[in-house]
Amino acid sequence: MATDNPFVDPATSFEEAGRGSSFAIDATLAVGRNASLTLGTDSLIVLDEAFEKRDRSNCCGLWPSGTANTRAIPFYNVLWAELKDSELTLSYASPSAKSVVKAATLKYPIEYQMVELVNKWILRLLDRAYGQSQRKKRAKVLVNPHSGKGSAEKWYYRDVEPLLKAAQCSIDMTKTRHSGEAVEIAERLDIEAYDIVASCSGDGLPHEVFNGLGKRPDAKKALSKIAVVHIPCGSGNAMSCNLNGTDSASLATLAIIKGLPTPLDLISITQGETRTLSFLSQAVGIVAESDLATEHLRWMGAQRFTYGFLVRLLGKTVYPCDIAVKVAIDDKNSIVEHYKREKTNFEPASERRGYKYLLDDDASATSGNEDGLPPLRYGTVNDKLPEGWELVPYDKLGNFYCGNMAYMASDANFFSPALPNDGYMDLVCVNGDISRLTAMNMMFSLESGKLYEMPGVWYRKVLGYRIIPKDQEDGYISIDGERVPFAPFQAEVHRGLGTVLTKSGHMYEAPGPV
Ligand SMILES: Nc1ncnc2c1ncn2[C@@H]1O[C@H](COP(=O)(O)OP(=O)(O)OP(=O)(O)O)[C@@H](O)[C@H]1O
Repeated sequence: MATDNPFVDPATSFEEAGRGSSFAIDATLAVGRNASLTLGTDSLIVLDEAFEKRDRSNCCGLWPSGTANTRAIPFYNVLWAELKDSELTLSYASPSAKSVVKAATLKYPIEYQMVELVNKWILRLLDRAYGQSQRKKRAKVLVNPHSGKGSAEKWYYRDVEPLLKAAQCSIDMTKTRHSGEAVEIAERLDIEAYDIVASCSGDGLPHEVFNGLGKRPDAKKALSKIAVVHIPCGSGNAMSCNLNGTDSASLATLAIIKGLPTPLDLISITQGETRTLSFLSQAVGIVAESDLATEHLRWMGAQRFTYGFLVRLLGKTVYPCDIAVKVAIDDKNSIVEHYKREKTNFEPASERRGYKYLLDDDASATSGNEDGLPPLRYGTVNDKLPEGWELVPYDKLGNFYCGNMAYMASDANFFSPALPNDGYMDLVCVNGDISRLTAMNMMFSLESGKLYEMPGVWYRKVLGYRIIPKDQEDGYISIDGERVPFAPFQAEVHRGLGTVLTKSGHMYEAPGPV
């Protein structure tokens, strides 16, 4: 039956349920004299006369409620259900403000002759609530009390822990005491005891977790078994925007509770004698400097980056470098086609790791017996240039920015064609001597994710590169937002080496180029 009310589940209206198709009978549970619970298409529909008396206000209109005595709880928001001591408890994430959810419960007495029916109904509810997502995830939680403006701990107790508990997740929380501690924790982690490592922080802590897992003798297994997830509590929260589609701590927690394991490309960076992993970005030039050289402007909050960017833009600053790139796709139309194909590719996670079809120079494809990190296909920055690579002078370079995710901040969809596990990095190069108007237009295009298509933006999908800064005494290089020495480095990507949780199981949450 058609209904005008957007909050009434279209497939299973109450009247249909009442008319008694066998589906509706199975789907509807009468609980007590004045309440019923119906499994709809997308929602659990609760009809409870007590709602009318309890909360007439409907929580400022945030809760999708059909009428005063019904509530449609999207299955996505259902956290748990259990029958204990003749009482059915439903836990769910209830919206309490525009981008905040809080754990809430509904309780109904159940008569003993209903027990079997209710238990079956609970199984069906949890199937719909979780789908392919693992239930009762075992979480190692890291909280950086110094993240952002120093609120991570407060937000953890207020927004995160109650939801994880309501979803029956097991929690082992550690507050980090110093920089580098998350590396040590991940390196020593009992990977059989946990499913996820969740950082309540900015992007810095997940960077440390990937690197800790990467240092282990069983790095390959650890990186594929443990999902590294992010609960946004810092000043840079790009990871959560891409994977959870939000920079709200509570919404991110819900996304993680319901998240699907997704292989993530990771990038090996060699610089001097070190090899580190990058999961988010590498920047040389205006972006690195706007971020890292404006620490003293922290009081400006997120605006400090824009301010730093504009100052350098107006000065037409250039950052000369020699760069060699191993290109995979170099024209914008083909990049969009590549993205479109991936949108409709639902192959399982197991098919999204390693380079099945790239046999020419791919050592990582043949490294199946190696337990540690995959060998480097292109060697290190100290080796001679790989075959076919050519160092090209970029004397007018303004911005060298390589991304593995789309959003670099909640309002900056820099790399809209980026994909979690296509095995490529997205590389943006822009000259520093472009007109100020062109540069400003590029900046404005970030919000809509259209930067890649702007004239003057050189956008490529690449497998590796070497970059050697020149004619500059000192400067800024950023790896995942952290400063590293101003020295040559080389990068190569490993397809699906890491693991994260996403909502879709294969895409980022940013709107893509199409
Ligand atoms: N207790 C601590 N004291 C000082 N630094 C810490 C502590 N715990 C973690 N760190 C370090 O803080 C750095 C930044 O952390 P985080 O991931 O929270 O990013 P963030 O707050 O967004 O950072 P920023 O504000 O610098 O962008 C990490 O590199 C981490 O090593």
